[in-house]
Amino acid sequence: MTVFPQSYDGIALVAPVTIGYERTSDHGAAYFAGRALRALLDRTGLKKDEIDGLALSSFTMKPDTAVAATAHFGLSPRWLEDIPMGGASGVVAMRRAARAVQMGDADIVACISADTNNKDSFSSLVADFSLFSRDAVHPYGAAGPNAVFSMITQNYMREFGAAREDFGRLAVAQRRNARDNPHALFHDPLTLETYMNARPIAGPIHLFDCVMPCAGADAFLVMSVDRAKSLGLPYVVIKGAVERHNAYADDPVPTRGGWAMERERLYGMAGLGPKDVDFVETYDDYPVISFLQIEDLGLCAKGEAGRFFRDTDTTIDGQMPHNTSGGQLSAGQAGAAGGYLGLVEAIRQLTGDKAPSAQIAKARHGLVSGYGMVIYDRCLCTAAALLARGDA
Ligand SMILES: CC(=O)CC(=O)SCCNC(=O)CCNC(=O)[C@H](O)C(C)(C)COP(=O)(O)OP(=O)(O)OC[C@H]1O[C@@H](n2cnc3c(N)ncnc32)[C@H](O)[C@@H]1OP(=O)(O)O
Repeated sequence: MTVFPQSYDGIALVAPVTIGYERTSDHGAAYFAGRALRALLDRTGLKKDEIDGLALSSFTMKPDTAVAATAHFGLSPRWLEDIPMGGASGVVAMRRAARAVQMGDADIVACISADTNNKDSFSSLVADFSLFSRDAVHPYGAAGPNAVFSMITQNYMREFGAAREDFGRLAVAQRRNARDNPHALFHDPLTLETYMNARPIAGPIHLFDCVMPCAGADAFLVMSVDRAKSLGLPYVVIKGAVERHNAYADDPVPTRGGWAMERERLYGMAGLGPKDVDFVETYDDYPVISFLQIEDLGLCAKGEAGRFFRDTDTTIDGQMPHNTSGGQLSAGQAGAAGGYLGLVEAIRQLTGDKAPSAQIAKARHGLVSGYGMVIYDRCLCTAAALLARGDA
């Protein structure tokens, strides 16, 4: 049997922060990132010069990166990362920040994701996802994620016999979860009938299969467990965390991602299995990608996610709560912050931080996964983490 070292001992995640999502904003991304930093300081009582590490993810702060953010915010970090990985950004930032703290490269790392959304930002974001897509794919009309995910969804339905209703059950359950999240942009209940009758967007994808771009920020801090205790902060520990990029590059259309490649390492590192997971937060820009994560991370067999959502109550009070904030499909997609939503929500659930979402009764272990960047038909960045309550 392969033995994986327990790699993230002594590391704490604290202070989950969300800067309320807005459909559109005239403010730039730096405004949202700055508010997130301020909220981290206010929550913890830390001073700005105690933050000596920064990981930043933003699509819409460009041409500025994390480097410029240090000047905007008057930070002078010893450790700095710009993580341009969309939906994988949260777990990747957490993983790398944890390593930096373990190695003594930083004591306290602020992990921040922020984006704005105005009339130009989303179209320029899609145009700039990759030069390859812009030059070789967009001229043929398959421009942007809606077209890419139409193909992935269609292929999944053909391969595994899934129906639109299967995806609908995920969207309906998540909307129920959004009810108690004041930051969510959609609160009205969604019925399967409304889901099925929504306007078509691309192929099998209809309106409620798509995220809605918005502005906002999410953030958290990484520090040592000792420091979290001395500050009196409730914290979460990392039992395992993995990332994998450009996995299964020879698959003609993805039906699996890097989670499948890294699953054994993730659970082996944690000394836990899928049965130990109390709730799961997947990256849900479209339901099909959550299906892949649920399968690849071992919560059900390949091709069985439709049945999983049929047979399992995934609402916050159910057997396996999934995307307990409503996920991006109901909360909104704050650009790169969409890649932090599930992670920040998991920290909230495991620290017993009741605001803003409802609380899962007695959650000890949470599984969080991320996926980011659509280039042609490829899910390029994948990541996952197993987290536990500080006292679990
Ligand atoms: C980043 C990574 O790493 C990987 C990824 O996540 S890739 C995904 C990146 N994100 C996307 O591609 C965004 C996908 N979404 C879209 O393209 C658009 O939301 C859409 C095409 C589905 C709809 O856009 P649109 O037709 O221009 O709608 P719009 O004019 O904005 O709004 C009209 C109505 O539809 C609603 N609406 C818009 N998008 C919606 C959505 N996704 N879900 C539900 N309702 C939506 C609006 O609230 C509005 O309702 P009201 O009239 O009641 O106010």
